Amino acid sequence: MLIDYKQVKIYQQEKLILDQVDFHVEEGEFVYIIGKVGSGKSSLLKTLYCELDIYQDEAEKAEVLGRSLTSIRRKDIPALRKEMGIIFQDFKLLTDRTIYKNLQFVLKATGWKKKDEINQRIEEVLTDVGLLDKKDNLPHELSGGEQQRISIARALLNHPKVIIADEPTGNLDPETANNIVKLLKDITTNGTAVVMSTHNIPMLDRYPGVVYQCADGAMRDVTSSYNKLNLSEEQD
Ligand SMILES: Nc1ncnc2c1ncn2[C@@H]1O[C@H](COP(=O)(O)OP(=O)(O)OP(=O)(O)O)[C@@H](O)[C@H]1O
Repeated sequence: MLIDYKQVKIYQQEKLILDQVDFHVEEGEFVYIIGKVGSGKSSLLKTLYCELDIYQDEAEKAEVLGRSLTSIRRKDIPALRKEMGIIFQDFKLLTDRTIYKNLQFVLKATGWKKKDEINQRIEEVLTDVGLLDKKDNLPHELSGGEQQRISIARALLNHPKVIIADEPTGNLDPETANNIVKLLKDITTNGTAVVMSTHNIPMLDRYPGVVYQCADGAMRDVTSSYNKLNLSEEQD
């Protein structure tokens, strides 16, 4: 199991945001986190990549990629993050350099040294997201949807076991959002899990997955309320 949360309490400052969180993600799963504004979706995602701590005695179990988040040491966090891809609503590309240099920056920062290997990996991920021809452009020369595809390419660089995406389609028009979710769903076919928060409910039927809902200070698996398309396809 890639993510294994059992009876976890998630706090922001002193305030309990989510109680008794049971959350499990297996290889290749496509997982949506839904819920109203302020219901705790981002807080949950932040705990996964250690931007928000889980206190020692506030979880029966909180493991990500085999590491316990209640006891992980600060110095071990970069290694954990290297095994994840993280995608944000506002892309977070470095605006002063080309797409190629954005990706090169991440590879160098994560220990890649050989120029030809760096070059090859950048070409692979840009091909995966269909934007190899944009490698010498600056981020502002790309559309919002293209910038989000680049941030997905960046997340793929180190062959992550899991991709965490916090409202990756929040700033995009419906058709572009659709293409981004399709791309993320396609990524799961090679075994990478994707966990994404979203307000885009129609997407849940179009690209079925596991669905967790944050509401009233708790998170529940509500998959059976969605995936209707999937079920009817199976019945045919
Ligand atoms: N840095 C912070 N310090 C204190 N409280 C915070 C902080 N960040 C978020 N909160 C509070 O935690 C609660 C959950 O916020 P969170 O951002 O996790 O919700 P969300 O479901 O992701 O919302 P949205 O849909 O707007 O992204 C909110 O009440 C929010 O005000």
